[in-house]
Amino acid sequence: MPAAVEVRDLRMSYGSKTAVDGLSLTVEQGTITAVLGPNGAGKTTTLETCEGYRRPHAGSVRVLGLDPVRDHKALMPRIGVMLQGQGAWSGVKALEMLRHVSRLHANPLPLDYLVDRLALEECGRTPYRRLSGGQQQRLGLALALVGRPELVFVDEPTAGMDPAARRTTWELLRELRTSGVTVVLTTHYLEEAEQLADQVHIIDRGRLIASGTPDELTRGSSATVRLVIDRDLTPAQEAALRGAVDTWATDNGIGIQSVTFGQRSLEDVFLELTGRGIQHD
Ligand SMILES: Nc1ncnc2c1ncn2[C@@H]1O[C@H](COP(=O)(O)OP(=O)(O)OP(=O)(O)O)[C@@H](O)[C@H]1O
Repeated sequence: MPAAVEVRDLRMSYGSKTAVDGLSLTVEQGTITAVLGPNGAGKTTTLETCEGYRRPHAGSVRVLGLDPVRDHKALMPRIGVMLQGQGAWSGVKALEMLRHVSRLHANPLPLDYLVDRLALEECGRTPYRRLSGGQQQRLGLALALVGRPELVFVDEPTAGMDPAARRTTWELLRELRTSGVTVVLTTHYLEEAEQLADQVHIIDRGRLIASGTPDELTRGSSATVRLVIDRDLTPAQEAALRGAVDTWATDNGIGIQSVTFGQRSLEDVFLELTGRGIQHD
């Protein structure tokens, strides 16, 4: 079984600005893979190259074993794409748009199913430009899924969604994985990656700086007590550390409000690797 996506030494630039700088990554079929990175890291450029909208300046991209530019016609019916800031004709009504796109596919999903799952009934007769950001996102996801793709690229799928819509979207993406669909998503919500992704690729300045499962990335040899130490503690060591901290605090007249022992979060790893926070919308 070929990888769903195989990016090798990809280089992309806009004039003199290098956006992707020798990036290599693999997405296995049937997984949810999250591509994380700060603003301007090159995520969208990479996705757009995988979708065949941009030709690699150097290196190669294979999607479902095909060349996204040369084999565009063969590939497009097999993939679903949810672009950032999707875009639709501003006067078109949500359901008209969905109906129109579904007619372009040989074997579309039943519209009732998508309308129901993504709560699109409420925006059915509203012109696209008047939909809220979250509603536009939900419509964008429906448009990406209506053709029963084998692989979907979703660029910041839940940006602007309220928490309920975000949960529904997560459920839907998990159901897709269960039915064998590969999902590649970018997100600025690290919790989203932690909740959903089988595999995470962190990119920065157009380069891959870490890959692994959320667990692999957050595990490691350190535990956090507001100070990071170089090994896991046994219960006895933990108790001894608590005791030592208590004694030190008492001796110095300092009250401790809480002490936390635990794993690093994906956010900790991200900050450590990139040196900066992810920007929330
Ligand atoms: N059309 C363009 N013309 C010129 N520069 C561009 C263009 N598109 C992107 N860039 C630049 O390329 C770099 C990578 O942009 P890209 O949109 O791929 O990053 P990103 O990781 O998706 O960012 P974000 O998280 O903000 O969406 C950035 O420095 C950006 O300013």
